[in-house]
Amino acid sequence: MSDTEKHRISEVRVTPVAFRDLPLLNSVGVHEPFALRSVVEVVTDSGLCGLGESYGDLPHLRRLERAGQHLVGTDVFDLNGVWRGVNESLAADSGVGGHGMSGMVTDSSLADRVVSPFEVAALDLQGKAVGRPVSDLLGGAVRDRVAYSAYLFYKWAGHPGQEDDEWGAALDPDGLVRQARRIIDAYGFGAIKLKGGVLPPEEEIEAVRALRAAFPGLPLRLDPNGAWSVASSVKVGQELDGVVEYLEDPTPGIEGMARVAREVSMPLATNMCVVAFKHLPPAVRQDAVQVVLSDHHFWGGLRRSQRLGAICETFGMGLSMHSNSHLGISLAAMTHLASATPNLDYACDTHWPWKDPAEDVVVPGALTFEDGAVAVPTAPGLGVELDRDALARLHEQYLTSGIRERDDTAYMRRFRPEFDPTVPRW
Ligand SMILES: O=C([O-])[C@@H](O)[C@@H](O)[C@H](O)[C@@H](O)C(=O)[O-]
Ligand SMILES: [Mg+2]
Repeated sequence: MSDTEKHRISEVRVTPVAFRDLPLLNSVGVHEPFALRSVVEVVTDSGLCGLGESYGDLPHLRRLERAGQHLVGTDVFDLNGVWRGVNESLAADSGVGGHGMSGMVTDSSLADRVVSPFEVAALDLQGKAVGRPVSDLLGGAVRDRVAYSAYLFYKWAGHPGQEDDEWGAALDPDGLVRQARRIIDAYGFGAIKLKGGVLPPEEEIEAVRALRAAFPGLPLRLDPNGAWSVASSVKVGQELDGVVEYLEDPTPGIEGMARVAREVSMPLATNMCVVAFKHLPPAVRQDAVQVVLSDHHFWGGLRRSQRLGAICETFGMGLSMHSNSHLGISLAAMTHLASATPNLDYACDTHWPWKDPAEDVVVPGALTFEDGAVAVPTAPGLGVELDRDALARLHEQYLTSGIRERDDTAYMRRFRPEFDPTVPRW
C-alpha cells in the first residue's frame, strides 16, 4: 500500500461531556444529576474524522489524551499499531481510578478500557474510507435489527432539592410495573431487566413476581450487582426458578458465583466477575457463569468483544451485552457489534431511555427504536454524525456540573450518611 492510500492519524480530540441523569438506585448508591462521557474524535491526514465514546472520569480522560498523542502517525487500518500505541502510553500508569463504574466493577483491563474508543473510531474511519458500515468490517451483519431490553431501576421521584422528574418514584412492585409499562409502551422492548441490590432480596423477588404477572410473555432478568451472600443468592435463585431467564451477578467473585451456580437451575450471568480475558479460564474451569455480558467499553473494543463471543461459544456459555449510561456513538457501536455477533443470545442492555432525548452528541435520526430494536445503520462507518453544537453544549454542561468522576456512593451519602456500599449486603 503506498503512503497516499493510507489514512494516518493526524490529530486526536478528547472532549468530556455531561448529560442529565435521573436518581437511579443501585447497590453502591444513586446516580448523580449528570452522567459523564468522553467523546473521542480521530482525524486523519486524508481529511476523515472517526468517532468513539467512553467513560468521562478524569483519570480515564487523561489516559485517553495521552494515548491519543501516541497514536498520531498510525494508519487507521493498523489496529495492532493502535493497540501498541495505547499500551506504550500506559507504560508508566499506576492503573488507579477511572473505570467509570462508580464502586462497582473491580478488575477490568486498563489497556482494554483505554484502547476501546480508539478502536471504534479507527473502525468508523475504515468504514468511511471504504464506504462500508462497521458491521461489514466485523464480518457482516447477521441481523439487521438489534433487540434491546427494558432496563428498570428502583428510583427516587426526583433528585433531592429538585422537582420530581417525569418518571416519578419506583420504590415498590407497583412503581416498577408502572415504570415498565411506560418504557415498554414507548420503546416496544421484548425483554425486561431489573437493577436490584437496592432493597432486601424478598422485596426484589416480590417485584420480579409482579413484573412476571404484568408481562407474562416477556423474559425477565434481575441484577443485584453482587449484593447477596452465597446463601441468599441460592435462596433467591431457587425461589425464582422458572421466572427469570438469568440471574446476573447475585454474589461477588468467581468462587461465590460457582457455589451459587451449583445450587440453582437458571443460568448465572456476569459483568462483574468476568470482565477481562484473564477471568475466563477460572470461570470456565469452575462453571461459575453461564452467560457473559460483553461490553466493548471494557473488553477492548468491537473486535476483542467478538473474540469474547467466540470464546463463549467454544465453552458453551451464552452471550449478552452490558451497558452504562451512554450516548449515541456508543449505541451505534453496540448495535454494529451486536449485529455482527452470531451467538448473541439475549436482548442487549441499554440505559438509553433514561437519557433526555434532546441531549446527545450525534445528529438525531440515525438510531431509532422500533419494537424494542434498533435498525443497524447502513451508512459508511458507524453511521452517526457528530453534532458539534450539541458537543459544545454538553461540554459546557460538563464544565459547570462540577462532577469529575462518577461516585454514586458519595452522592447517596449526601442524603443518607449511614449508607454502606459494602457487598454482599444481604
Ligand atoms: O447504571 C447503573 O447503576 C448500573 O448498575 C451500572 O453501573 C452497571 O454497571 C450495569 O448496568 C450492570 O449491569 O451491572
Ligand atoms: Mg450487571
